Amino acid sequence: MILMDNVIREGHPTLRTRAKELTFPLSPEDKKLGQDLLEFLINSQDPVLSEKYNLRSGIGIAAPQINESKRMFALHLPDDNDNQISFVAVNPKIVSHSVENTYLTNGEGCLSVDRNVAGYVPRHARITVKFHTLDGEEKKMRLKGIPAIAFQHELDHLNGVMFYDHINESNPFADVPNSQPIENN
Ligand SMILES: O=C(O)C[C@@H](Cc1ccccc1)[C@H](O)SCc1ccccc1
Ligand code: NI
Repeated sequence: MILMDNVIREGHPTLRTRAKELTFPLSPEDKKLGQDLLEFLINSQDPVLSEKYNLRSGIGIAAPQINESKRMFALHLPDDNDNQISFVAVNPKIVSHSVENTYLTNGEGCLSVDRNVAGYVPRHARITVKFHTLDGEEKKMRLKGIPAIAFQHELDHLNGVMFYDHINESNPFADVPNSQPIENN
């Protein structure tokens, strides 16, 4: 199982590297990698297991965060209608996005960043995405709200981008044009 000791922190070069596309069929090792990423999120959101293994709660995690520079990440969170979003995305792409933006009013965090970095992180409000499942099946879906933000945060990790790269340096809380903010605690 993945533990916090397996999560690399900012300054590690893999976090600034473009991850490599995967080819299908996936090797048993890469299938297990995807399953381990999703298992980490489920464990991190479990009060007993997160306490027992000292896991920081996450709704997303990307393979580069455990030093596997491959285009794969997992998401595990409820959507705006409380339906569970839970999948491993391989070779994910944003195929289209809204003109409108969004951002979390309390900013973003990251399992690979052990400090608070304040400021609004502008994201597309709605995205249409494509990815392959671990079994090679192509999926296409539309996301909005926190799932859309999480997808963009994880896709950034596959491109060597950190959330704070998007924060306005001169004014971290500058108005985000054309945006509907999302309150987060
Ligand atoms: O480091 C990661 O990639 C996991 C991030 C993902 C994330 C950050 C900000 C906004 C959306 C996703 C976090 O650890 S997940 C923690 C979290 C939980 C609820 C809402 C926002 C962030
Ligand atoms: Ni992150």
